[in-house]
Amino acid sequence: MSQLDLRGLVKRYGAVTALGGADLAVPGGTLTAVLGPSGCGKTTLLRCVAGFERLDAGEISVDGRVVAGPGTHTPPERRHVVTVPQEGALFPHLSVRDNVAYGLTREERRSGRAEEVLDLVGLAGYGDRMPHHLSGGQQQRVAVARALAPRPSVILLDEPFSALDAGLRADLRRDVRAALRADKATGILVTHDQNEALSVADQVAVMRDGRVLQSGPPVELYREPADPWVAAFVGEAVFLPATGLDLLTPLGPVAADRIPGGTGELTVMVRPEQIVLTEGPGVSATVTGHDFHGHDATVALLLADGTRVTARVPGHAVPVAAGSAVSVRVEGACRVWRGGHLDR
Ligand SMILES: Nc1ncnc2c1ncn2[C@@H]1O[C@H](COP(=O)(O)OP(=O)(O)OP(=O)(O)O)[C@@H](O)[C@H]1O
Repeated sequence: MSQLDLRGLVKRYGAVTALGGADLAVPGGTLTAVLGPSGCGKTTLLRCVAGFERLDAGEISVDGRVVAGPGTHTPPERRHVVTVPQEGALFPHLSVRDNVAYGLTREERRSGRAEEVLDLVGLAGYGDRMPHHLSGGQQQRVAVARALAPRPSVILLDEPFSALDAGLRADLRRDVRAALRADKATGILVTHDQNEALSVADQVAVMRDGRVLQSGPPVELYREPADPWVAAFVGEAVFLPATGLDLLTPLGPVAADRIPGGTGELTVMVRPEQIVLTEGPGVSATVTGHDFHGHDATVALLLADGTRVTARVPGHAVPVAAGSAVSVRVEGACRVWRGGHLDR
């Protein structure tokens, strides 16, 4: 049984259907990142789990207990679910320790739980400080410590790193992930950031139009997206037509773990990093430009048949002068669907 089970959640605001039958299961002690375009229902999903919104249909169970469903709506304070908002929302007049200990029983306070969770988020020794003496990143750490302190059944993180700059964000998400893991907490993280979702979560759920299209471990989602839309949403994707059992594409024959049955055109999805510039045998291509990103670079290629594709190569492999003739081939297994790629 999962720690959090969402079944067929429907939530409407007048004529707008914010959730149109969303399903998701979050196993205990794991973090699920919910990813999706603006307006797909991520915040509504969190608000329904927290109990701030009433469902129109569906059922939510926390720890095996139905907290929302037909005839049931457990109020937020009785769900054992806490939310960490985008910006910490700490009490400004309370010290860091008192902020963290706010919801704890006298016994829990005496047991040193506040110090324990401050230590987990990397703020040991900060208990006596006031919130306005902390940086934005430190305030978010306090907010996470405060959420962990009462050992809730589920922690909801609503874009908790979005107000921070990139470097700080990477450090904080790694530390928050470690803190949740050390405390065996169960969480949902809403994010717009594909890299964040793939790097931090045990499971990624991709939402679109109020439904969860696919959920699974990050590697599975990236390598085996359910459909071309998910493929393009969780990373960059090159779609190519393919023919025959050897999956002949404009980039040459490619490998696949599975070719769907049936008839009709085949579409292959290749990740740009699978397209390798080689001195060995391959398909002839002309470099038309590149974008250098430091650790890697994207190289725009024009193939002999007029197809344009983008390869991702290590940063040390560029510059490759525009106009250069190169050979390319595809490495690793590709994803294949039935249907023409141009109608995607
Ligand atoms: N209180 C409300 N009243 C009316 N419509 C709402 C309300 N809250 C959300 N919506 C609508 O429901 C849909 C889903 O909104 P939601 O905020 O859950 O999306 P989101 O995925 O969190 O978006 P974002 O990534 O932009 O925060 C949107 O069309 C939104 O306009």
